[in-house]
Parts: sequence; C-alpha cells; structure tokens
Amino acid sequence: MTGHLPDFCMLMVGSNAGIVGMTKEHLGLALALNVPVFVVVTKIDMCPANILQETLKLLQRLLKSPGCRKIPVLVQNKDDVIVTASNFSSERMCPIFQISNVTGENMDLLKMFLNLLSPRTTYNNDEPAEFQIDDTYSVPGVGTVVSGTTLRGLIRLNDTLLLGPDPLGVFIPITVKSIHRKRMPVKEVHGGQTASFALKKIKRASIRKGMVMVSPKLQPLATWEFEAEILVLHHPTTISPRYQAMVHCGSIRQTATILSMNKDCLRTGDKASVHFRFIKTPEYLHCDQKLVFREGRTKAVGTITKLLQSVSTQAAKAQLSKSQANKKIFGEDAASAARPQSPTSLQSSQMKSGGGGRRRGGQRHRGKGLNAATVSPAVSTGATGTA
Ligand SMILES: Nc1nc2c(ncn2[C@@H]2O[C@H](COP(=O)(O)OP(=O)(O)OP(=O)(O)O)[C@@H](O)[C@H]2O)c(=O)[nH]1
Repeated sequence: MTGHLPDFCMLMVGSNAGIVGMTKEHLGLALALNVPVFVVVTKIDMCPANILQETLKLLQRLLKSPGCRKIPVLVQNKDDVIVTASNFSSERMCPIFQISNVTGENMDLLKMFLNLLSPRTTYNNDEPAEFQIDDTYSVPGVGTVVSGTTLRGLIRLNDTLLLGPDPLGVFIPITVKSIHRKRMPVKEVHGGQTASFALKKIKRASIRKGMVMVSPKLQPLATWEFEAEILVLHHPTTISPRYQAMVHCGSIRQTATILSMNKDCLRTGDKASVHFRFIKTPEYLHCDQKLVFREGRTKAVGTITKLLQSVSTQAAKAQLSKSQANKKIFGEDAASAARPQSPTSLQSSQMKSGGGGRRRGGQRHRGKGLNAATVSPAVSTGATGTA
C-alpha cells in the first residue's frame, strides 16, 4: 500500500465469511493513507440471503462508524455506477458491489465502474526522474536487473541516473542498458509506470529494495533520522522512546528506533510527533511521504515532517576514500580496498563496534563514528535527546 502508489483500493469481502480481521486491517490502512476505497462483496451465488443481508448491514455500519465516516452506496444499476464513479475520488462515497465470479452476476456493473475511474495522480514528464526499486534479479546473458515504480519524470534508454543510497549513504552513477514493461522492451517509462531496467557494471548484491535511481539534478541525500507525525492505530500497551518497529515507506522496509517524541508514551488512538532513526542503513526520504510503522499487532501510520540527519554524499565519499587509504597503509590488497563495503560486511563491522543489530536502546545508534563523520552540516541534526 505504501510502495505501489495505488490510486484506489478494492476491498474484497466474501459474503459468507463476512467482515473478518483482515477486512478491518486493510480498510484501516487505506483510510489512514487516504486511498479511496470501494467494496466488492463476492460469492453471492453461494450465500444464503439472510447471511448476505447480515454481511451488508455490518459493512454499512462499519463504513459509517466515526473512524471511517464514509457514505456507503449499494450499487444496483448503471445510474448508481455513474454517480459513484464520478464522485468517487473527491467525496466520502464508498460504493459496494455484490458480485459472483461463478454466475457473473453484477460483473458488468463492476467493470463499468472500473472503466469510468480516472487516475487520481497526474505526472509531469519535465520533472527530474525518480524510480523506486522493489526487487532485483540476475538474468543470464543480461546481468543485473532492477524492477520497481517510476515515481516521477521520464527515464529513457541509456540515461545515467544516481543509484543509492548504499550503506554509507553514497549514490553512484549508473546507466540504463535496457527497459522492459510487462515483459516487452520499451524506449522510455514515465511517472506512475512500473518497469524493469537492466543496469551496466553493477553487482546485484550491492542493490537492495528501498534504494532509488534518481536524476543527478536532484542531488539526492540519504537520511538516518527523521521526524514524523504519527497516529497509533493499535498497540496492546504503551509505546515509549527506544521502541523499535518496522517502518514501511514507499518500498523501504527497515526497522527504526523511536529516539524521542513529544509525549511520554503513546497508546492506541494517540497522535504525536516522533523522532525516528533507522538501525541499519540511511534511506532516501522526502517530507510529506506517508509511512506505516508496525510490529506484530502494533500498527501506526504517519507522515514524514522533517528530515534530520542526512548523509552528505561528499562527506560519505571522503569517508570511503579515507578508509581505503588506511587499508593500503596496512598493506591490504588494493583490489579489495577499492571494493565498496557490502551491506553485510558493514553490518558485521557495526556489530563489532556495538552499533547495529536489532536491539533496544535508540541512543546507542547515535554518534557512531561512521555517521557522526558523515552528517551534512547543512541539515539540522535536530533533537537528539531520548528518555
Ligand atoms: N461460488 C463462488 N466461488 C468463488 C467466487 N469467487 C471465487 N470463488 C472461489 O473461491 C476460491 C478462492 O478464489 P481465489 O480467486 O483464489 O481467491 P483469492 O482471494 O485470490 O485467494 P488467495 O489467492 O488465497 O488470496 C476459488 O475456489 C474460487 O473458485 C464466487 O463468486 N462464487
């Protein structure tokens, strides 16, 4: 939901099964991320009439509840489809379709609705390109291939983009060798499209999900720490500083520690401004990006409001060349010194220095030699206090 820029959310409900936990969870996430939702109640051919009515009643009650504040509309005919489709993106309207995949009942209404919807987002090809990586492959005879979503701008064959951030926060220039969309070769892709790129001279192991390929015009920076306004959708007890959970933001998935927040502790339903720090590598973030923060049954959603500890590419490069020079002095193999540090080797060195790993205690991650040396003076280092 955070990674694929969905325009709309189709919530599937089995008419026999009714409103299950997953229905509520997915509805909650769609509402929190402001993605318009419509509901499709399936298997009406095999559901007794009274059970179907019960499911529809519960569904309408859930959609009207103060947490959702939607206006449910049971779609019965073509007029309903036109009214709901034309008011769908902007209004609180939530159409409900009752269909059967076996008899095909009401499928025409659902198809008509889908055809009438127009995308919520518009893209401008003149913007600097930005592509987020969801997956990597090694294709025999082709080499390293990355797949993901073009967030904005236009990417053409043979374009040179900056790929990163690596564990040091560095972005490296990379050339697009070939582009595929839906398994067909294409010459360009633009905002909103998914695509796969074959890249020149890069090992698959040095690319991870959550990295981006961006236009050099953007002068990208990697960020260790950020501030976000979050809303706790569910937590069994209380959340306080040093709490760690998985942050999902775009295609980024990484554990982050709460360093501080503007409240002593957070419970279900609480809102707060929270200062996070990634535990493993810096990431490429934007202000106003939506995020989901979760661990087990704990769920929180939020919006990034401030980027705090960003890694300057220059500083990171200086750090890299310094460590390479040191290796040469101590007689290490020059070839291995020139190799950028892999995520795993970096992780193990962080472990040894007491920095990495999934451990409680946010402040221990701060001020690690590597990060302290590569913090850009141009960006605020923000509040660093923890409870
Ligand atoms: N009678 C009836 N059976 C249906 C209907 N829709 C789906 N089924 C059956 O329900 C089963 C699950 O359907 P899927 O399409 O695989 O459902 P899914 O949600 O994609 O399942 P996952 O792949 O596990 O996520 C299959 O055996 C379908 O034949 C329907 O409208 N009526």
